[in-house]
Amino acid sequence: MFPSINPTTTKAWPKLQQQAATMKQASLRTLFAEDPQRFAKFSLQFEDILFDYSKNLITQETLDTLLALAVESNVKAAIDAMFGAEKINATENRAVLHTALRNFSGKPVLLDGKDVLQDVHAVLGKMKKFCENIHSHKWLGYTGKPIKYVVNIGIGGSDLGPVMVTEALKAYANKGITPFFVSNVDGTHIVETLKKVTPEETLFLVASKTFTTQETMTNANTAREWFLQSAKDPAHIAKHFAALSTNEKDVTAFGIDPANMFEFWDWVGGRYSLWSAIGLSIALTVGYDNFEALLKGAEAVDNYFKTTPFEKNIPVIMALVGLWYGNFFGTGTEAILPYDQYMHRFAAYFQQGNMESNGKYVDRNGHSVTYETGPIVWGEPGTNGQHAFYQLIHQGTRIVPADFIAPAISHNPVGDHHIKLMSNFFAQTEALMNGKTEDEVRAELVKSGKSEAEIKELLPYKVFTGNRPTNSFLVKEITPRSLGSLIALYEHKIFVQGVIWNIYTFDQWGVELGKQLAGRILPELQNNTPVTNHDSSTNGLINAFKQLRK
Ligand SMILES: O=P(O)(O)OC[C@H]1O[C@H](O)[C@@H](O)[C@@H](O)[C@@H]1O
Repeated sequence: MFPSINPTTTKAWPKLQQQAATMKQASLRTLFAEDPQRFAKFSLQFEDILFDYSKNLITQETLDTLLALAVESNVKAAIDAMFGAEKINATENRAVLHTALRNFSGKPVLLDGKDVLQDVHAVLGKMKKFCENIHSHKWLGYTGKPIKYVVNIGIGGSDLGPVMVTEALKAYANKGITPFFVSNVDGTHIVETLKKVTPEETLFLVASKTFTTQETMTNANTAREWFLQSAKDPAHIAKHFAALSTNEKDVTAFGIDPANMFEFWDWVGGRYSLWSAIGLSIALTVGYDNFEALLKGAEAVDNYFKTTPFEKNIPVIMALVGLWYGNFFGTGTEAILPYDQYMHRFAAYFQQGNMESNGKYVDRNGHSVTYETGPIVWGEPGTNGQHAFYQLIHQGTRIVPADFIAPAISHNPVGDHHIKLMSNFFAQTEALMNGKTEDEVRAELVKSGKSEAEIKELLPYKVFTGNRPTNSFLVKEITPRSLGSLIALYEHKIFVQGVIWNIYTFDQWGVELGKQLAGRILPELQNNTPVTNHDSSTNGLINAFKQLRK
């Protein structure tokens, strides 16, 4: 295991504190004016992805110190430990090997002396065959009709990845399959979904790593009952239900034929599982070959991440720039803003990816940290976000570092939509950086014919301070490969930050608590007897609920 270092005890940390005090007064406009090479210096290319981080409040000195922090924090050893199958998820005593799921190198990945790639490729082979059978109509529903609908029933990591990717790659969905995703235990989700599909043409994928998650099992049972109302014979379940899970025992107990179980393993974290059997809905929707292209895009990033010097390593730089604001400017939040309608769930996906991974206050020695860890991550696609919350990003009291992501080529090149979209993409990061000075506002107001009195009154509201940092990702086109790469870049960013913060990125005890508590209250809601065993608020709410339902 790589050594545990409290980041505040590194040499770099106090230097960064000092530098931040200076950089808080710096002007991005000036930094650009002073250095015509700034874009060239602070941008990197990975295949078809251009990563521009020049519009950040950093200098070469900041970057060097941040890189020194990464070195002092043993990021290199941590990368080796993760790829080397060490049990770096120590609180669960597990290795972290989502990278093995997209490893086509042919070289073994040994975990406890066993090559995990053999199992990985066996399951991929099974997924491929399954997709071929569904797509070629060799696999038919119980009345002899082909499968037209796939309903993935899962939540969290067993939902968000497939939802995000099937949406992002909708332009590749040409296999005659319409995917649906049911996650919420609110009956509305499954009821409304079942209205859109038919029992004869639907394949349900029960996606759950543990196969014990309340929401998923409840939805799966409801789907099975609904299916049996038409199909009658439980033998037909075999043609319409498959499981994506690590838990064969409970899959079998549910009534799913183990032949229809697509396995993955405890060394795959839920929020890192779209590359595993959890990705079956993706493969069924866009075709197995495109699924494999997605994996290969991520694999390319894995190799790049492992071997590229930190100063040229995009995930490392993403991590350091994020940490710069979180730890030294006190920003506390980050926005992800894709200028691509198909990527509308990308921010939601990395909201889980980031917040469940690094939303932790206990360090690897069991002590409370004395510094900030994971940010609050959120976002919506541009330009919708512009008309909703960008006001706060431009003129609010807090700094929101933001990632802007856009493809150069649209899958829907209708009229001039794409250049209009892109003009917003470029204009926003430029405006966030430059702001608008008093002089500029004054000149504008004079030009529009305003009187001096009016100008005086309006001026303060129209001034923008600028200096609002952004990263831009310009991708040639969102393809399975480039999307796979983009996701892997973000995954490794989260990893690097977790290492520097000295926390366990791959467990999620905070979520587990919620699961237990809901289970405890459920029996109390099954009768009309008032409860008295909670605090007065919880008692009051539960009893009011019972009263309202009488
Ligand atoms: O796949 P499962 O086991 O149903 O878990 C679903 C989700 O449950 C919890 O919210 C967390 O543990 C998530 O990481 C996980 O993705």
